[in-house]
Amino acid sequence: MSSNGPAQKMTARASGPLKGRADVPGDKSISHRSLILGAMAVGETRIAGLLEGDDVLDTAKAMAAFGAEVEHHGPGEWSVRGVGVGGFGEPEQVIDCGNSGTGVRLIMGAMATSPITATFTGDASLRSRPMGRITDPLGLFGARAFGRDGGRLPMTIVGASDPVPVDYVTPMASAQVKSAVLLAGLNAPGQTVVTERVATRDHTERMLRGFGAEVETERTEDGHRIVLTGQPELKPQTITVPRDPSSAAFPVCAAIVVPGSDVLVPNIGLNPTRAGLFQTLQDMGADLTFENEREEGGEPVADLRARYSPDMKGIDVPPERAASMIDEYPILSVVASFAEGATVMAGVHELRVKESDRIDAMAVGLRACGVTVDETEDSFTVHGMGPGGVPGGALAEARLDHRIAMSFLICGMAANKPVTVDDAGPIATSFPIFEQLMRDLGAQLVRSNG
Ligand SMILES: O=C(O)C1=C[C@@H](OP(=O)(O)O)[C@@H](O)[C@H](O)C1
Ligand SMILES: C=C(OP(=O)(O)O)C(=O)O
Repeated sequence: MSSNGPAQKMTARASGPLKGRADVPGDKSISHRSLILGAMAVGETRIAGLLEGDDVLDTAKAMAAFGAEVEHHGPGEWSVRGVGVGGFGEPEQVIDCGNSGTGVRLIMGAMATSPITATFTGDASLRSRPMGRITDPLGLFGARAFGRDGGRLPMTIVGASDPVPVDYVTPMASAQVKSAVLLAGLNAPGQTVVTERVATRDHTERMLRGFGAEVETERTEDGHRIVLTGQPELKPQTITVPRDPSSAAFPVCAAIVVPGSDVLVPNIGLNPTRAGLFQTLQDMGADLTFENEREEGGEPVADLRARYSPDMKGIDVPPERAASMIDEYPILSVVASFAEGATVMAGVHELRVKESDRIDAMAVGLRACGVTVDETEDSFTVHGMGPGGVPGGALAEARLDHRIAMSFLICGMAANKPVTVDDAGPIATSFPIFEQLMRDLGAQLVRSNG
């Protein structure tokens, strides 16, 4: 959605210390799932703290197109009156998921075992991303997919009229693939099994249980096995969405690299399948503390406090941690630029098929900022220049990628010269209040046009 407007150039320059409290928006992964599972339940699900970013708003529209009653009651307050598992109606229009891989892939899963047909599209970024990873397992349920070459959008899915359950091993670490299979399995009779070698974010499993589905998980020799019993009646829920750790990463990392900063980021979801960045920052020597640790709505939550950290050291980030911080590598590579020594990020090939090729986007932009980086197909190494050592002074391409845009703006807040991103528009997909929130902390952000 955001990508259709004119480019919004934005520049970040060094400011005084960043100080105060940063109330980041609701978790994007949990927001999508709240709407989709709400639409598959019987009765009214109430949601508080929904992320009102473009990605999630596109999912809300899609759920209405499949027949759910979706209502907005006030900031973050939504309700969804669901149609039940197998109750989706056929949309009359093409479903436009904008910039959102999660949205399109989970919705394809949710509709693939109903006897309906739907056509999906998205912006230029989403239209370039691979969908075969979803349509391969959906085919095993009996669904058929007709897309562009290479399994790209626009794509039509003809749902299975007589779905069979599936036993599937995910070929890549992907919560989107796992979730698409589980959502499809909801309307297949019997047990659908998904095995993943590396555990990815488990919001779908947790939330399915919350909605009353039978979901068993166990560790096996092959990894992590999830067994879902099909055709449950999902019960509507009252959901409070925790705040997004992937959004919290930006003010946290900004505080770590901007001299004198001290920022509190309250109520952050710290599900262990999402918290890899914070562990990594601590391993590098960041002054990061978790306060008031507690559990809310089945998810661990804490207040994060981040202070300027001039003694950061580069590390080898364990590849097995990749799934738990997959969206955080762009901002980690900025922090790594201000550390002493090399930070090696291995096992990260999935970054090449996100909203942009994130290894290439960060490598090109960081080099333009004067940082030495090396890349292979599957790894990314940043040679840190120490605090105060990053020249900056670059124009970085956002490539329709919110995380790339925010990462380079944070870089500009601590570099010696300002950093400009060619289009900050995509930030609205996941963090629509980023600009105001960072300004309130004291950051200097200037729009050059748009
Ligand atoms: O399931 C989800 O909500 C997500 C899964 C991840 O994608 P992959 O499944 O492609 O790793 C992540 O990058 C994305 O931002 C959100
Ligand atoms: C990869 C991301 O999102 P999606 O796959 O949903 O587009 C992200 O938010 O960093």
